[in-house]
Amino acid sequence: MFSIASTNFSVTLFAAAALATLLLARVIYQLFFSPLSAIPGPWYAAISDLWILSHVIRLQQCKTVHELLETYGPVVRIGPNRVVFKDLSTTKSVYSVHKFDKSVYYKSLLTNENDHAMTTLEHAPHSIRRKGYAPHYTPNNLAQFQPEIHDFARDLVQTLNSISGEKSVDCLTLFRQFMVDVIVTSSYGCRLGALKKWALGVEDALCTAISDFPKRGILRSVVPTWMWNLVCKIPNYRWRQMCDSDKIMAEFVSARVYELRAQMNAGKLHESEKVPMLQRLLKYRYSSTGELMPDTDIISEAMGHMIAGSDTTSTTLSYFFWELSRRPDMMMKLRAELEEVMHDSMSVPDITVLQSLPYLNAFIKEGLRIYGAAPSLLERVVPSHTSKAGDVEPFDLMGFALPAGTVVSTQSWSLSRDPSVFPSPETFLPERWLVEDTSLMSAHLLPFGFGTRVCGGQNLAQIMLRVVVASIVKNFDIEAPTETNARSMEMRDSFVIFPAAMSCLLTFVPRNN
Ligand code: HEM
Repeated sequence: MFSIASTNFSVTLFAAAALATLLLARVIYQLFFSPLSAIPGPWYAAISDLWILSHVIRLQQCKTVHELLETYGPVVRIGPNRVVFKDLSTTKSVYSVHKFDKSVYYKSLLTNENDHAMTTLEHAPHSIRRKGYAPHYTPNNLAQFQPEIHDFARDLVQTLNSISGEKSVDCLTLFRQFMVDVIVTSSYGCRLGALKKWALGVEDALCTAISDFPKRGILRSVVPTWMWNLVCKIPNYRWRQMCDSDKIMAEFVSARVYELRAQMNAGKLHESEKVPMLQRLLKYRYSSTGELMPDTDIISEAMGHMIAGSDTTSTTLSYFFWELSRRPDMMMKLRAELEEVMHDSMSVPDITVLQSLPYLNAFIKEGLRIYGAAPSLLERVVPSHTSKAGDVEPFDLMGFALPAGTVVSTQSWSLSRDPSVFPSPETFLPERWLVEDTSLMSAHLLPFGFGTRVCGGQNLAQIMLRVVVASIVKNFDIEAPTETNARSMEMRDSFVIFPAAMSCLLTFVPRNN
């Protein structure tokens, strides 16, 4: 009896010792023998991904990485296989010249269990996809949708007028509804009426699904499939709605695809200058196969754009107005400029006029510098490269040799807070953009990413930021209730940023009151 117990004890002890030796060997390898061991960074980050993961879970990755770059210099190892950098020419090299593929992180953003442009990791298939949707977002094409965009801006002002400054509204929700209306109209050629529903207190299932989708994505990526299928059965309405957010969006988009296809087949769609994105995709042929883009790809692509375009723009707008609620000086300067071009407060000038206003442009740039909605690490993977002599060569990243498979990235959060480029980087100062030569600052301002994977909808975002700022500033004074303060608005990040309180309550008081 005694000897069996003692044998069990010895086996356990041996297993524990073997495990400890293995772990120790791994730690020693990561610290001293890994090809990345020469790269500066905290030792605890080099031995395991758990440390950086803990900051991801705390929704503080951007700030943590920023502090590391400030402490250790422009290249830092943040995990056994992860390296971050802050350097413009390396940014060009990784994202534009060498066009590294994306890391698997992006797969957590799949829609309808399928790829869209943002989640297509490899360069070649991505480029085929991008060609399908890119013509939709050219400035000339977007200009066709200005009448609708101006209608929505009028709806926004009227909705806020009807509240008459009597209660505060959550800007994240307000601007999401607004952006979903804009994207649905320009992508599918129909009107959703999400903003009007919000004004009436009626929930819009599509908007709720768009807002739920990122939370679903995070959960889906950490929970194994069998457990996910189980937890989705929990009989709670709100929970089920979150679990089904992908399905709800897919059903909405599929219905539009089938409607439009039926109209096309019946010869009811006439050639016109204004073509919704979906109509383009339905006619698009993949250059690799010559085949029409399959419905599943069209559906996931269009879903991807709704997700990529709505919460990003609404978060940045919310932070803009929070900033304006504290800065009457900026409010006055914006108004003075708008008075010259916007004689009727319900009528937004043409985008070319808004784009010519120096202070408005400076405000938008400064706003994107501090409150760009996706300032996080944009992960790419070092490809394997063989020299002419047939040797496998590492990638030279600022003097460090990185083997194939290393995950490298930079973040616009840090580039746009470089004190040598932006003195007092945490100060919101539109005037910094009103100097003659802004080229160095502009090169460091990358809120939409860089290179071949740069934001596909950035032109639309730039239009919407100007249209909404002009409409609101012209018509309202903005006040922050006590619950909206520096603490509640502190930025958290999970690829995109959001306020710590998960809401941004502001009061819009009509100016004629
Ligand atoms: C302030 C608003 C916005 C910000 C800050 C923003 C930021 C970004 C960033 C940083 C990326 C690059 C991600 C990467 O390299 O991994 C991206 C990609 C993308 N964004 Fe935006 N975005 C905004 C608005 C929009 C809008 C309005 C749309 C369209 C309705 C849109 C559609 C897309 C698409 C389709 C991609 C994937 C591009 C591709 O890989 O081909 N975004 N966005």
